[in-house]
Amino acid sequence: MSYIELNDVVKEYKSGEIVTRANDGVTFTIESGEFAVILGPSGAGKSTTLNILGGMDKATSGEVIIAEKDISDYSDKELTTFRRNNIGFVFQNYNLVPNLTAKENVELSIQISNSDADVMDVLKQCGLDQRADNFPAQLSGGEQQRVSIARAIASKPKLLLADEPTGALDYETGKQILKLLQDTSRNTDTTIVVITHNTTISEMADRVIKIRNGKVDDIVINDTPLKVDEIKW
Ligand SMILES: Nc1ncnc2c1ncn2[C@@H]1O[C@H](COP(=O)(O)OP(=O)(O)OP(=O)(O)O)[C@@H](O)[C@H]1O
Repeated sequence: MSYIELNDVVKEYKSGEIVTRANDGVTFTIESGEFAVILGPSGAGKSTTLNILGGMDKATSGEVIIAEKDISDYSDKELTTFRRNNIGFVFQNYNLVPNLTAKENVELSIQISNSDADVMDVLKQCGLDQRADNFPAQLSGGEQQRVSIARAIASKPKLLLADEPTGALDYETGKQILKLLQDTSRNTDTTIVVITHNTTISEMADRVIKIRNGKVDDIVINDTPLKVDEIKW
């Protein structure tokens, strides 16, 4: 059995009379330890899929199996526990706690997840050892995103989910962030799923899941994924 299995996942959002089918029968698998990319145009249903995968949103129907457990019928309380024990999130807009320093943001994550990670080790790994005592507002976008990745890594998640992690960053900074994510996937056994609309980024992935109109359009397995340094876009 694969680490992740989505089977015929449907997600409908209702507002008044209007129903939007954001996912219209999404089916794919991801193996443990893979670096996977979900690719597709704006509005295709990528964030919806990632949120369902991370237990942040519930599917209307279908199976969402992670580590042999079907989380699609979990209660809200069970989903909270599931997220805390398994998932690290990286958002496009960082979502750091503004009145905590970089170090404190990462420490908070360590405490909540009961992780045995060493905060300074993690900050160093993310190139932030000189920035430990800075507040988010004192950091560049790339540095804030690195804090957000440090925070996710520090909880030692089995699954790390990133929604357009380079969306708000310039080219070089975006590359550094992708390298950090790719290195994390190579050096730990964390499974990583990244959303992007940048087709070039998919060259660095083990698996590319293409989504269009709420459906899986294509799945490509890359036997020789490129290193970030080898990619230009
Ligand atoms: N909470 C919501 N309520 C109503 N409609 C929603 C909600 N969230 C998403 N949608 C709709 O579902 C569809 C898919 O949205 P989703 O955010 O998953 O796409 P996406 O591929 O991630 O797009 P983008 O790249 O622009 O972020 C869109 O038509 C969107 O308007």
